[in-house]
Amino acid sequence: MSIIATRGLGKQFPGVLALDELTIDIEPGIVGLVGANGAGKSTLIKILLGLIPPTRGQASVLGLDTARESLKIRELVGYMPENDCLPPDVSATEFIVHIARVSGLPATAARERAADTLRHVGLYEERYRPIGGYSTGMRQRVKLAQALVHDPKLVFLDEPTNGLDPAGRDEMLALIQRIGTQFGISVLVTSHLLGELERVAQHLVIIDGGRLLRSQAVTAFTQASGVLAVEVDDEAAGRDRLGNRLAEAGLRVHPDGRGLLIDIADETTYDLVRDCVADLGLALVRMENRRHRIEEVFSS
Ligand SMILES: Nc1ncnc2c1ncn2[C@@H]1O[C@H](COP(=O)(O)OP(=O)(O)OP(=O)(O)O)[C@@H](O)[C@H]1O
Repeated sequence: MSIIATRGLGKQFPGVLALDELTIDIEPGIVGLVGANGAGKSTLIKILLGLIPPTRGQASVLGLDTARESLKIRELVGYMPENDCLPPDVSATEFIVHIARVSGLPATAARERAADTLRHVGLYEERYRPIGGYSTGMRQRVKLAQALVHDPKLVFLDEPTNGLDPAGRDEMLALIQRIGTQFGISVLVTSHLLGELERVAQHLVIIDGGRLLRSQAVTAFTQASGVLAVEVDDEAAGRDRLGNRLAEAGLRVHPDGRGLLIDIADETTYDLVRDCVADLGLALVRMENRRHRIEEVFSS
């Protein structure tokens, strides 16, 4: 069953068409929603939560219609908004317990659940200090915890890596992966960086100017671009001799650092490389299928 389905979804703000004829079907798992700033990602999430109505079309989340069943959707879905929306004067524990209570948990269960959730997102002793003194990374974790505390089936994470340094980004991406795999919660996560979600998402939806550019499995983005990375000993001289020989044999070859990148024409490419290496008396150091990064697929 699709966890998210939209049909001809459109959203017109005064002077801006934020979403245009968007039709997507998304299966359970970790899904990346990618688009430049202003592409319409937050608008889509707000429509899916029933926070704003679409101008055209329909949408459903977990089989529930966003126009008629938005309260039920919000019971089952967690939402980490893009903007900073945390109260500075209370501690993370107080805030998350409050959110758990608002979600309907009794006092004791809310306290236990809040402690567990804060531990899962990596907040420990600091959870007793007021949020106002937190770093950006800690604030993002509190926002994530409030999205998870009511044990949702699905979470919408809007730009969770925004403002984080490279190490913070990696930690947040690892956390998202754990939510999807270990906790079995489906995730829709947005980013304006095409390459960022490649590692954690199983499926990517790419939108541009409110329109759908692509919606497909991450593996499908790179499948058709088979490239063989080959390295032989004898450094540049060996590389160039092999490159020339393979080019004469009709393969497309590009030097790449100490090795070569060879476009895989068909199954015979592997044998041809092996035979040429042997004929030239070179030793093979590395031969592996290299998948193009998604950014490369798009730039080409
Ligand atoms: N309430 C609103 N009123 C008018 N225009 C809006 C409103 N909300 C969003 N927009 C416009 O709709 C377009 C899509 O905005 P949206 O916030 O969905 O983009 P986004 O992909 O989430 O980008 P960002 O990450 O920068 O928020 C933008 O041009 C934005 O200025």
